[in-house]
Amino acid sequence: MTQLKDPALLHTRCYINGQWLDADSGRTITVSNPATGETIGSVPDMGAAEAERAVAAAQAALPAWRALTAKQRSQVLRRWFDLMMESQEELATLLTLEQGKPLAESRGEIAYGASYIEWYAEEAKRVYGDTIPGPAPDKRILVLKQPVGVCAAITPWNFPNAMITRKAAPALASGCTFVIRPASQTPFSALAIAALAERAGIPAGVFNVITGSSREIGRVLTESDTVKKFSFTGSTAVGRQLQAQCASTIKKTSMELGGNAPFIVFDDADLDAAVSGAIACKFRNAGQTCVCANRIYVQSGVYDEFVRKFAQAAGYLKVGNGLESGTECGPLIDEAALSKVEEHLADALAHGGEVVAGGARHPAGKLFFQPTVIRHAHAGMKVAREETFGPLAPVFRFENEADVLQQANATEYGLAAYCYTRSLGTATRMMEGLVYGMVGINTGVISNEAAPFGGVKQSGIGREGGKYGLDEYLATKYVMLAV
Ligand SMILES: O=CCCC(=O)O
Repeated sequence: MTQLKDPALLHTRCYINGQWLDADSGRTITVSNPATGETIGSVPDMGAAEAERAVAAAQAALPAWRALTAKQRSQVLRRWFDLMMESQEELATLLTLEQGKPLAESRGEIAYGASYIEWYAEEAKRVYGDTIPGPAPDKRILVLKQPVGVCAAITPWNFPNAMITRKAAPALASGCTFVIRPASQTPFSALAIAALAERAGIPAGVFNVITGSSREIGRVLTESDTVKKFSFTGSTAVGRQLQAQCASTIKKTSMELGGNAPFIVFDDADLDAAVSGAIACKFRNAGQTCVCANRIYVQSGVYDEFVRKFAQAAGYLKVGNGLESGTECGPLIDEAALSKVEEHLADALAHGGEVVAGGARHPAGKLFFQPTVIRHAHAGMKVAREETFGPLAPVFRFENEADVLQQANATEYGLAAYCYTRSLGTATRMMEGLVYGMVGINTGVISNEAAPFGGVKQSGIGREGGKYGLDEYLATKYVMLAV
């Protein structure tokens, strides 16, 4: 790990109750760089016992943290944000080493992740309740917003920083304490966030990071009666299982799950803007983003021109190790992710699809795949039904609004959708008709800390970001006051 200027940000132990700890068993998990296959280091392989202790630490820390004034919590969070931005370069390097995304994207993710801490540091001071006219002259109705208590989360490898901060920041801002189990592929970013939390003066037990067995730790975090709120970002299949486990204690949950985003281009769209929007939306993080375009629908009148320009732009993307300057597309996270891309590609070709860019593994390394574009995509292909989560872009043809709306909504997912058109009428009908939690009109980039991120249908429950994200960590109490 010679690349880090601040080696103290590289922690190989978990952070529980303000202490850096090994697993009881002494077992560890090896973490490797997906671009090179080289070992970066190892982290503790903890289980149920350590998870119970992390939850107990969060519970013990709760009364004092909750009792701080909103302004005091806000100041601590603001320090955490400042420290994160001061360490942006180191954190980005660490992120690229363990996750693979290009360094420029990692820098962007650190700023994006930190922006949630900044936003909620400010919002901590605006946890407003209500007063409501009472039903009688001597009655008043008060509505209080109080922290739900101990919160826990499981986060994915595709955004090792931002998926943690956008849960932890609103939790801590509202007066809750927090236990996070990051993905085993990308634990170092989480531990670095903990190191900065410690430096910022976040008290012991308020923010805890535990690495190890997803099954054992996940069971404790979802079934513990002490944990009052559980938040997960990951696949719909795993989210369904965790949601079922949370049912045993009727826990408050947020689930940010899979997507199958349609990206729609109408005949009247600014075609160059649509092409660059589609490139950004499809190929960022090598297509491994829950809001990445999965199905690109282009109207007949511009289909051929769009495909030509889009394929050309995809072909120009520089594939390679994310630490090398100019890299635009890094590796996939593991062999299973690569195999899924190959499976979807083979299925599309078997059903009449035609490769117009890429179409094979990339020589940069074992986990690299060429940015790939297929034309003549149709509803009978796996790419129409399943999230590929890789650099494969199928382009479908459509004739009119009703046709594309029907195709775009024909999925159990409902996370993000995109539409390019110059017509206000079309834009309005699409933003209202797309059954999705988030819609981008004439943009392929929608993520922002001030906005409510989340899905409908089997893409999830709850919202992260903005004022909506704070509510997820608050309990509403109503008081009938007789005076
Ligand atoms: O993959 C999930 C999160 C993506 C984002 O916040 O832009």
